[in-house]
Amino acid sequence: MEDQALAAATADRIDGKAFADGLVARMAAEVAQIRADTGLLPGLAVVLVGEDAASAVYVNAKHRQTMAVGMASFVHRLPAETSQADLLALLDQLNADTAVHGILVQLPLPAHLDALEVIERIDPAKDVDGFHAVNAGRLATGQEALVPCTPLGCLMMLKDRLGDLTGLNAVVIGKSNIVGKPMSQLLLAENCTVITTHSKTKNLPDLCRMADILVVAVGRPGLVRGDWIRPGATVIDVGINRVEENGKSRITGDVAFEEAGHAAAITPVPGGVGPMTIACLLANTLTAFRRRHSLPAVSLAAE
Ligand SMILES: Nc1nc(=O)c2c([nH]1)NC[C@@H]1CN(c3ccc(C(=O)N[C@@H](CCC(=O)O)C(=O)O)cc3)C=[N+]21
Repeated sequence: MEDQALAAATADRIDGKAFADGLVARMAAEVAQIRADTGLLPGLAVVLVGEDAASAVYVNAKHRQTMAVGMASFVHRLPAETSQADLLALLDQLNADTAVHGILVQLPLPAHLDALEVIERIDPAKDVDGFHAVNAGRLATGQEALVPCTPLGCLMMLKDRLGDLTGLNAVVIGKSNIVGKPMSQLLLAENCTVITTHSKTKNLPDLCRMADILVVAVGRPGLVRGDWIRPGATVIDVGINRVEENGKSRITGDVAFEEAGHAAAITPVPGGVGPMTIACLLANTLTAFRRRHSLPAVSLAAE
């Protein structure tokens, strides 16, 4: 009986695509205003090493959207056999380039390259991925930072949906430097009670059932089942998994979406977190630009 009641319920769908489109429109207006007022142009440099097909698609999407908001886009495509020294030299050049306000090195890098050393070479003020240890440390200590794009987008959707997050129980599945750890830091800064979980966590379903906010960033299709989700919870699915079904390829998240009807709201995949990630990359580039030119901060929250 209870199962049937749960199955009959439907969760609100958090439309990340529409949210991202709104953000992009507000940023385009701000960029136009900046150009009119100062003659300056925020610029984003994206570095892609090698021929990975998925990475090429993402980099093209970033380039297109950067242009669409009226910012300058500098894409550097380097051969797979690029040396560490050559990549670091390019970063030094971009760090020094006053037309470049944001730098992103597309990950993963080819195996012969040292990604950590590469990330640490980026000027923290231009580190629009927020991966540099200086930005991670600033986030963790409550200082002005550049915040990783995916968790930033997740937080925007959560605050838009829930308002003040104070006192809510948040469970994050995943402890990567890119999503899980910064997500937990952001939720802690919003006064959530945060449980950060991972592949070695005991009783994961029980912990998830405590969550008012459940953020899933693992990369395993359908990992989170319906009975892991507390009725009324808000679920953010960060997973982007390509699965083959009946000879066709499709993208699916880490949450068994069709079992989550009793959640209050859930982000779909595709159309949830992914589009917000790219919008936040542009938002971080604008933030880096404003800080560089001592312009006041602008809230990007929807009106
Ligand atoms: N230095 C670095 N920074 C990144 O931010 C970064 C990276 N490396 N490497 C790869 C991942 C992946 N990533 C995505 C961005 C947008 C979508 C996105 O917009 N997805 C859409 C469409 C999905 C599709 O159809 O392919 C959606 O979820 O609706 C997905 C994935 C950024 N990444």
